[in-house]
Amino acid sequence: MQISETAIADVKILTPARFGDHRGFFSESWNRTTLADAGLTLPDFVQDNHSLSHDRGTVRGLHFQAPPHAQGKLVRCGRGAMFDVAVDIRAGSPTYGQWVGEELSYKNGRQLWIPAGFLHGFMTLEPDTEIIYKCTDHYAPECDRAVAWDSCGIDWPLEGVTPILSEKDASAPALADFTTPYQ
Ligand SMILES: Cc1cn([C@H]2C[C@H](O)[C@@H](COP(=O)(O)OP(=O)(O)O[C@H]3O[C@H](C)C(=O)[C@H](O)[C@H]3O)O2)c(=O)[nH]c1=O
Repeated sequence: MQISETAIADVKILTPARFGDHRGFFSESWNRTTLADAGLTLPDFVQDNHSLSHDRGTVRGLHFQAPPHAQGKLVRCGRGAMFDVAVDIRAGSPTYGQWVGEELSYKNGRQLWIPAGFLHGFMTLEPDTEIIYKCTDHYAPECDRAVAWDSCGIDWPLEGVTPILSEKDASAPALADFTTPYQ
């Protein structure tokens, strides 16, 4: 298990080992003890999510759950490739409003650990991209929130792509018009 830093101290890149042979590969995509031995102890996970996005340029986000159901997320890509983004919205954080983005793909096997207190979103880089992620709290619709994907200065890899958004995401408020619930 390789753990790498990002520009935001609490957001980490995790790359589990892959054991390849003539059939393909095997990898332990999540092992609490391996991670702790590598120096990173995460909260307990209570829910796994999995979504498929058909088209390249699909943007899901930027989302978070407000307290008391804030979610930390451990994100990976099961098929295809995506540009995964976290934005710090923790009140008083020295990196408030800053973002980090990483390419997560089936090929690179990378995962992104995003603690509670961050916006999360991604843009798909290939058709039929599947995201799989572990959450530290259950889905709570009453706490589900969205911030406009293009309001945080994120350098999305658009390359001539018109983003595909849900209605919720297309009408989300800008970060500048938003008061963080993470006090
Ligand atoms: C998040 C969630 C959704 N749902 C239901 C609610 C809707 O009927 C349907 C689609 O939900 P939504 O449009 O919010 O799905 P995404 O746009 O992929 O939202 C997710 O996208 C970003 C990237 C995230 O990090 C969040 O986990 C989540 O907000 O699934 C559930 O039943 N359970 C859940 O945990």
